[in-house]
Amino acid sequence: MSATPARIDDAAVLGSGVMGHGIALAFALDGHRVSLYDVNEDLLAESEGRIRSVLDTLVSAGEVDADDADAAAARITRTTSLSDAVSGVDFVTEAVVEELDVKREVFAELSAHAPDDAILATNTSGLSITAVADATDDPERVVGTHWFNPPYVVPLVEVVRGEETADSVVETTYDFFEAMGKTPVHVEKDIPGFIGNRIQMAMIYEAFSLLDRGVASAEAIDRAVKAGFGFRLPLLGVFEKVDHSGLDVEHEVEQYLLPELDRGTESKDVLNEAVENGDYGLKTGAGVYDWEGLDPGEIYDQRDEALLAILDLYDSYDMERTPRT
Ligand SMILES: NC(=O)c1ccc[n+]([C@@H]2O[C@H](COP(=O)([O-])OP(=O)(O)OC[C@H]3O[C@@H](n4cnc5c(N)ncnc54)[C@H](O)[C@@H]3O)[C@@H](O)[C@H]2O)c1
Repeated sequence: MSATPARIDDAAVLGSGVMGHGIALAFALDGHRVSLYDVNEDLLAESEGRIRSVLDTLVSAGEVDADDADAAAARITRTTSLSDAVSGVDFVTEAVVEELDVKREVFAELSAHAPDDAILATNTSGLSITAVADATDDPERVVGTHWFNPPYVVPLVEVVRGEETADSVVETTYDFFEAMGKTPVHVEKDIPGFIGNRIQMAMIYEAFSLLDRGVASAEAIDRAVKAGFGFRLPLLGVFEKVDHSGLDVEHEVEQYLLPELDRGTESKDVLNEAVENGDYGLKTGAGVYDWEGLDPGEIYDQRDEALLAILDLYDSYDMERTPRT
């Protein structure tokens, strides 16, 4: 494998959708020049307005001052040429659609055009990093970097080691995110869904199961999550929580509750039917809830404003106070 870059200056982001434009913004806010690439010229152009709107929210929340916001916007250039996008960059993040064949095609092209020492990261939600890396000539420099939406706010980035990823690539990537003020975590095994999406999926599936069985309304289920165990999650995570409540209690509850949980391997009717009807959620005006007539852009901005207030609390919280295992 070629050397890992000594430092990461310039970055490219492939795909300018929900995650791509947000990741590009996170890099630009950290002072990096970013070239943003998409095959769809209209979506690429639209990303400019979306980034401006996010920057306005960051400025009005006092997170970024107006000059820095303008400077960050100016660091992002846009192109529909992959070879132009990756020319001279140190770090590439792929955020195109979640289809293995498309990602492999993009990585095969990257292999031909990216500088030999550039780190090639995929923001897949849970596809195999190893399978994506195999499409390149140099799988050692491919790493998973799984961000959470909105990426310029949510601290976590999972740094996922593929079977052939070089140690230096994992370390440089982890250090890059840490220096950027994100909260990286190592995922040592390339398993579908990594950490975050496996745990989150267990929750989402059980919630759809409860909804499907008429146990409670969607509103009641969301209320129970937000006001109950979800309220504690940023503070305690999972294992601190069980240590607080007692492993004896956890063990007792598991004996009668585990057999009751929904272990299905197929999506629930309520989800299947919504998808068949084209009700994809906020972006189509209907999903589990009715969003008709509401402006998604405004709702995303309101969400970001509230998440930024949570971020301030999170940043003031000492993560290292947790006893070590
Ligand atoms: N949405 C989330 O909350 C989230 C969170 C974490 C990870 N992810 C992952 O991030 C990736 C992107 O997701 P998204 O939600 O931003 O999707 P999206 O549909 O909003 O954006 C995908 C973009 O990729 C572009 N694209 C498609 N094929 C391309 C190609 N061959 N070359 C260049 N661009 C191409 C599309 O034009 C579109 O702009 C996926 O792998 C997804 O699983 C999504």
